[in-house]
Amino acid sequence: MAATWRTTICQSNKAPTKYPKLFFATKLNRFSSHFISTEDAYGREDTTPEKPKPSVYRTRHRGMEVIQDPFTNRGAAFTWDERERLGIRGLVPPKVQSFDIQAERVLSRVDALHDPLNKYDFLVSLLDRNETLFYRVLIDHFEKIAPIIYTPTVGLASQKSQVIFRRPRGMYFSKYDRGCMNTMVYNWPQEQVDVIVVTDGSRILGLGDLGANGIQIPIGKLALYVAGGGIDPRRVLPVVLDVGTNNEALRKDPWYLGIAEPRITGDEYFRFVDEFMEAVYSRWPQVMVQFEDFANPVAYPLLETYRDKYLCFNDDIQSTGSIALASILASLRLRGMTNREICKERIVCVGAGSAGLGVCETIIQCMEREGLRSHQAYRQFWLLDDKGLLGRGRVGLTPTQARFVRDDLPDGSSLEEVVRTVKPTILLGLSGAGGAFTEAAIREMAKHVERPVIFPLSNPVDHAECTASQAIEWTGGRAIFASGSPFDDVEYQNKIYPITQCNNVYNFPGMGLAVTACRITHITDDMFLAAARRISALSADHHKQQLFPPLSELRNVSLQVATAVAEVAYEDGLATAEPPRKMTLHQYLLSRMWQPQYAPLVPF
Ligand SMILES: O=C([O-])CC(=O)C(=O)O
Ligand SMILES: [Mg+2]
Repeated sequence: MAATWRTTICQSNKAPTKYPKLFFATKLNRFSSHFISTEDAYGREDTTPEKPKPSVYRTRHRGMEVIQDPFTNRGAAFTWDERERLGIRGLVPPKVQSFDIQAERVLSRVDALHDPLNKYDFLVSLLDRNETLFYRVLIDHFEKIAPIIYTPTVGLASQKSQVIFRRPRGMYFSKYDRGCMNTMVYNWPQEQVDVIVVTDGSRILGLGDLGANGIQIPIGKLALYVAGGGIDPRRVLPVVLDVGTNNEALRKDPWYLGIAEPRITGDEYFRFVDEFMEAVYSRWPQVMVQFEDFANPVAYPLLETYRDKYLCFNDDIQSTGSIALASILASLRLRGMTNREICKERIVCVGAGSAGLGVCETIIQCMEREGLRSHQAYRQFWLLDDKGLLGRGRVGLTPTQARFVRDDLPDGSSLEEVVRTVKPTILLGLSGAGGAFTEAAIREMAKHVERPVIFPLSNPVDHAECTASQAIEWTGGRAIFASGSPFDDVEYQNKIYPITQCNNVYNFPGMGLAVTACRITHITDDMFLAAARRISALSADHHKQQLFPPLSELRNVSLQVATAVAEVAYEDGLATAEPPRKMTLHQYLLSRMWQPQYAPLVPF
């Protein structure tokens, strides 16, 4: 077929816009039967729930524009049809390379690079050139690629953002943009945005204040929304709110790309965020906003201010809480216990910032559902920050922290002292303080429980409270272990211990899928609880010795999470889209997942 009409064009020797009428009509007719034109300002397909999946991709671009747009570019894989009709004959190498070979080539380049930052740089530049190929490789080789574009390498990329900068991605709102945000949002080229991930850079992973460099985190998270949750890559927007930085080294760095001034605080800060939220929702009333890596003093107030007003959630508080709960529920199964027995766990948590509090509050919600009164549930927790146990007499606590204050041990007690007295069954690390789980503390814990549950959840790897091999070794191989960043499997006394990653990536992509596909209007704690229960059940079914399925199964896990979330949303009257009658919810969500495929690219 291709050969025949290639000849036709060669003979006609005309620019694509002047194709012979007959030919043009024939080609378009071939597509028009299953194509509904719902293009955005760029002539790109819109895929709202009620529309069939696009079987072609239409573009207004011609010639070099097609190659320069990462959504339409296919590198050496443009078919002859596309080369002729879009005016790119001669602009790409003559051989039509297959998608498979392209992916193989990308992977071999990644393997040939040794420095993680170089791998990151290579992959982000691929994302800038050819989104479809980038996502194909990410999805097919998730366990290899995710640690490069996500934790741990994204942490390094954030620290070095000013050094590796090539071209902007996402939007920056700085303190000098106050009063202009309502118009600025229209500078973003996409008509539709489904998901925004926003940070103010104040607590990037466990690395502290990285100011505007924090943009790398929303970029990484949104890549996982696409890869894991099947969110359309044209409809995601990474954002950094640059309100200054208190990181002096960055402020002094002449290459730093953000505002080199101290952060604005207090009312001034909250008014700034307010202007941003209003601007975003005035342009995209249905967008979901994920707050990411905001320092604790502002993370909770922002969530409380906006959770009922807008479609939003805080990833570090709510998704990390949900996935940590899922790990605990899965660990109960591994220990031969039921979900109800979560109420008996004695939980020591090192870290009392947004992630630590979010995790503990989520576990408390679950304990309440399983029958404990609120005050009884709080009694099962001992929280420590950099000053030790949160005990009576401690000053300067936020209202959420104050709920966890203990009076059975002195304020400031060390981890070892707490472990000796409390004999915890679960040890959580959300402190960002690498090595905070000392050998003495873990050995002490292992004296009192058969299967100590040890979850150092801080990111990136250097900031984990202990390593996988330490936990396995110090407990004589009895630990049930999961970490926030990936660790290699551990060999101990001739046995291999597979290591589970307990990261919120199991959670947020599925949330995004449910929200966008079912047009959910508000995100509730019950949705995160349902997600946790579903994830923990998956692990028991398929991977008896591991807490969760491997990350290579993320798309399926996300689909399960989305189904669990959507079920709650429909039950609670918070979902407004009606899936087609002939489909189950699961089938509908699956049908809504974007796939990295080269659908035929045709001109308008
Ligand atoms: O980004 C991650 O790997 C998980 C996360 O939200 C954090 O550590 O802040
Ligand atoms: Mg985070």
